[in-house]
Amino acid sequence: MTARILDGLAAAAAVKADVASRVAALAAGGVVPGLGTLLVGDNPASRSYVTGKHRDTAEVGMASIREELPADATQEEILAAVARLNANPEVTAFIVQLPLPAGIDENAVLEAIDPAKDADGLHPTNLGRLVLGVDPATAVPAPLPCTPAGILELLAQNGVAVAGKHVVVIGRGITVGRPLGLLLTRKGVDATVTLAHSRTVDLAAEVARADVVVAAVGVPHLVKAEWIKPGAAVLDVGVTRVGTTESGKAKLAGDVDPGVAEVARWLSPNPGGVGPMTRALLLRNVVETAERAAA
Ligand SMILES: Nc1nc2c(c(=O)[nH]1)N[C@@H](CN(C=O)c1ccc(C(=O)N[C@@H](CCC(=O)O)C(=O)O)cc1)CN2
Repeated sequence: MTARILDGLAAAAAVKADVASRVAALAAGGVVPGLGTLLVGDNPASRSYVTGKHRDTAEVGMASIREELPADATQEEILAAVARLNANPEVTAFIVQLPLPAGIDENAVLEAIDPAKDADGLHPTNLGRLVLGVDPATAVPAPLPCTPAGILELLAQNGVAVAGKHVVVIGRGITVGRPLGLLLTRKGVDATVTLAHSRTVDLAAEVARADVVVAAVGVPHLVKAEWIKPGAAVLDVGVTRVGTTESGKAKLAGDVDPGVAEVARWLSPNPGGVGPMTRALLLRNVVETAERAAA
C-alpha cells in the first residue's frame, strides 16, 4: 500500500481563497487588513518563510509591513520594534519570526506583543485562552497557533477523523507540539493525545499505538516505517536543512523516513504538507482579527 498524500498546497489554496473573499468584503467597507512581520538576524530558513508570508499577503489582497533587525540587535531594540508594530495602525496583526538569535529572551518578546494584534496565537493571553476555552463554542475568540490549526484543517479537509483516536505528537515546542496537544483535546475535537519528547523512554512503542502521528522535532528521518501501525496517518512537520543542491537550493529532510509511505494510509509530506498550511492559517488569523475589529 502506498499512502495517500495529505496535500498541503491544495488545502492551503482552499483556505486562501476563503481569506481572499473575506479580505475583499472588508475592503468594500474601507478596511485593508495588514500583516506585520519582524525578522531578526540572517537565518536563511526564517528569511525564506517571511518572504513566503509576504508573497501570500499580496495574493489575498492584504497589506504587508516588514521590520528587520540585524543578528546583533539587542533585547531593547527588538522590544522597540515590537512596540512600533503594536502602534502602527496599518498593522492588523503581526508575528515575530522564531527562533530569535541566541541570548534574546524569546518569551519576553512574545509577551510584549499586543494580544489583540497577535497573528500567531503565541502571546500568553491567547495561549491561556486556548487552555481555558476547552469548549470552542463558549471560548473567547482568540487566534490559534498557525501550525496546529493548519494540521487540524489539513486533516479535516481530507476527511481524516481524530475524535476518539490516539494521536502521538513528537515534540513539545511552543509553535507546534504543546499547542497541538491542547487543540486536539478540546471538546468537539476529542482526540486522546500522547506528547512525546527527547526524554520519552520508548518512542517506537508509543508511535506503534498511534492512529495519527505528528513528528515535529527536526531530527531527519527519525520516524521509521516499522514503527507505524498499518493504516495510520503520519504528518511530517519537522524539517532540517541537510546541505545544498548543485544549483544552490537548500536540501531539506523531514522527520519521517521515506519508507513510511509504504505503511501509512495517509502521509503529509515535507515539503508540501503542513508548511503551506502554517502560512494559510496565519492569513486566516489576520483576516479574523480585522473582522473582529470591524464588527
Ligand atoms: N513566529 C513563528 N515562527 C515560527 C513558526 C510559527 O508558526 N510562528 N513556525 C516555524 C516556521 N514557519 C512559520 O513561520 C514555516 C515553516 C515552513 C513553511 C513552509 O511553507 N514550508 C514549505 C517549504 C519551504 C522551504 O522550501 O523551505 C513546505 O513545507 O512546503 C512556512 C512557514 C518556525 N518559526
